Amino acid sequence: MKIGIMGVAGIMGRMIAKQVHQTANAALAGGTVLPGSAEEGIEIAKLCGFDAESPTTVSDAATVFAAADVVIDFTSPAATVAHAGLAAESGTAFVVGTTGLTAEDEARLAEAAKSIPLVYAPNMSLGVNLLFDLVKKVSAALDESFDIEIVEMHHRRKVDAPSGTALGLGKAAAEGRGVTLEEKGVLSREGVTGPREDGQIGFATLRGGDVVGDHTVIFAGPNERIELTHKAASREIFAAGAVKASLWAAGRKPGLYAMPDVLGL
Ligand SMILES: NC(=O)C1=CN([C@@H]2O[C@H](COP(=O)(O)OP(=O)(O)OC[C@H]3O[C@@H](n4cnc5c(N)ncnc54)[C@H](OP(=O)(O)O)[C@@H]3O)[C@@H](O)[C@H]2O)C=CC1
Ligand SMILES: O=C(O)C1=N[C@H](C(=O)O)C[C@H](O)C1
Repeated sequence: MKIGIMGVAGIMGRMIAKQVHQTANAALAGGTVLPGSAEEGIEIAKLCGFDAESPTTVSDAATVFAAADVVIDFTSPAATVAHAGLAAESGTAFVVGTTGLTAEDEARLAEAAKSIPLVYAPNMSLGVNLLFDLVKKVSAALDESFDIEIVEMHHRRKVDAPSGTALGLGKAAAEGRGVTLEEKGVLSREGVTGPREDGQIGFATLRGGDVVGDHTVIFAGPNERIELTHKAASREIFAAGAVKASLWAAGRKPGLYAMPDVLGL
């Protein structure tokens, strides 16, 4: 399986390239960096710190799509949307881990997924995908006397908030209650907010240091509290999930898929 990587010089891009190298039946088809980047024209193995023959990085994404059976993208929302168009044009399976996409961006992915298999997941780890299901179940079992709050912490470089995973947990909690996050979500609070309204799903975002990714969903009720937590200890869980998703997606019929499809959850 020939796998291309958009944004191969990024933190996740490098880990994914290493993971592809370590995966049986997978080979690197190519990897992109931004035009004019200092990392352009460098051998991917050298860039990512492993020893193997590998293609050099390019800034022309179309050449990577042409060479790949499947392309993985952990870049930025604008780049991911543009790459989804290239994936559809070239008929290449596409795996998206980028977070911070707007509803309009997501509609563009759904459009591309009419002609290609496209896996879109804010978190590629097994643990978080199990957590989505647990949160939905707990939320369905409890009534509005339990206030739902979602707390996440990430490294100081992270550019979007709340995290894609936190928003996914919020959606799961809302689904469990038969409401939508658009109706009930409170993404941040400051000032004189007044008392908490029944049924809200609140979020709190922490940023600092090198935290890989911590998420807790709190169900705070009268005289008791349930807290469901996932802590990522290494980005390897995301890279492994992304490669698993790409092997699963290549050759599949067109459609918009999520990690539970890949993991059979
Ligand atoms: N779904 C999941 O499981 C996970 C998702 N993520 C998400 O993945 C994304 C990336 O995270 P991370 O690796 O930490 O961030 P980085 O900033 O380290 O990596 C992003 C890379 O993409 C590059 N890039 C941006 N636009 C383009 C483009 N058009 N062509 C080629 N390269 C491009 C950036 O280049 P430059 O630096 O030059 O701008 C950078 O090297 C984020 O949205 C993050 O939230 C992260 C971990 C897990
Ligand atoms: O930017 C990150 O690092 C991460 N982003 C994802 C998100 O926004 O949920 C997943 C993971 O928590 C790491």
